[in-house]
Amino acid sequence: IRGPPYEFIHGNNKEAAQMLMEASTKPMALTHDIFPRVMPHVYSWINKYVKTYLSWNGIRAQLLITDPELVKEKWKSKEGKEMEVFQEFRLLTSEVISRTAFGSSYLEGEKIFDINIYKAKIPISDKIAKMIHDSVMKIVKKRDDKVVTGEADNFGRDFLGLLVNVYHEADEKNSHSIQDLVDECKTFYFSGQETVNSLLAWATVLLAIHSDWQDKARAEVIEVFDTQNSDSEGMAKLNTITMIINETLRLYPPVNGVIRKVGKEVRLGKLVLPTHLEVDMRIIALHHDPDLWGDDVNLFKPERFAEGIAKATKYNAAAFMPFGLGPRSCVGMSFAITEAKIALSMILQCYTVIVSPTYVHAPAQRLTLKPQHGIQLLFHSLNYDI
Ligand code: HEM
Repeated sequence: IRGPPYEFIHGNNKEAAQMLMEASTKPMALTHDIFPRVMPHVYSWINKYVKTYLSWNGIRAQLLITDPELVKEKWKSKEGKEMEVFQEFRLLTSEVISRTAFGSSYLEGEKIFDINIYKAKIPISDKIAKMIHDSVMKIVKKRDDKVVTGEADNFGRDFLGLLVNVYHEADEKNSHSIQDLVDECKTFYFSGQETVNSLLAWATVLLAIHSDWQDKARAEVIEVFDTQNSDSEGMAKLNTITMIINETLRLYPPVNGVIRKVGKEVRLGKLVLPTHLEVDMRIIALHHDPDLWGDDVNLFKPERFAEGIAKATKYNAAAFMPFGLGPRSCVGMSFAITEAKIALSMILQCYTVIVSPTYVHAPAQRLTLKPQHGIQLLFHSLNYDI
């Protein structure tokens, strides 16, 4: 908890978890300044859209199956050579979110948000802000033009199409500026790309280190899909992969914590928090608390999740919250998990993965949890003709 005079009050994680549960029931008192919902009334639709359409059809149809270039073909040329996977996954996740949410292709040069927000050091410079603004405007205009010329009868069925629609239909009560639209696009892009990038990179290095789990996961993928492309029915059967994803999210939560500002005095747990205080809830601290997880808290043990999250957390919802908690929790959760399952399945079908001797383990909090020196791995083809 921070606030004038910026003292830190240390409590234990159980208290923090309790406060967090309470905080999620008092959204009016706590405000969300990092990612304000600029166009709040679109969120119910986003929820539905992301959770259903995008989570399966969007990614599968638009990306991985139709475009083997992204992983299978592309990585073939790097076989046996050291590969820095954090950067590879950056390209993959940028492409996924660009195509599914914005109908554009990252790799084909429409790099709408092609800035590294970490390098750019928030707050971003005026020049970068203008670049983003101009790129979004360009694709919005393209969609407008198509409707005006009769080439299309709507602004598009993806996330951007929805926003453009809301922007045009807004009445006096719900009016939005083009800047609002750009801001929503930024939120969606960064929360959708950086996070999955982090999850995939940490999951892959953990599989490379723990070859027993890599073998188990591969056996499962081959049993479910053989060497074929994944499908929605099979996705639900990937129990080992799900356990591995959960354990990765526990040890290396891409989003380390959530921050709220106290908008109105509120009681949380034993504390009465005055207005303007900042509450910083460290997800990573909860995920690494031996009181919540046991003495082996720092070990990679996917079997913790063998019987689901509720059992693993002993029914304490705040002990495992990689996607946040309560009304502002992640709208892209199932999108992210589906994307990760597809990508990991494909990798396991094609390659064995081992850690390169040059890899230095150095996770660092840079907005999301990133490897400071990258993740260098070696991929050896399994020689299936996929
Ligand atoms: C492993 C991947 C992901 C992780 C760990 C993650 C984590 C989170 C967390 C912890 C929050 C809550 C932040 C808070 O309470 O302050 C959040 C919110 C959000 N996430 Fe994700 N996220 C992931 C993937 C995605 C994806 C793929 C998308 C979009 C396609 C997305 C879109 C959003 C949005 C729009 C919000 C804000 C929701 C709101 O304002 O109510 N996230 N995410």
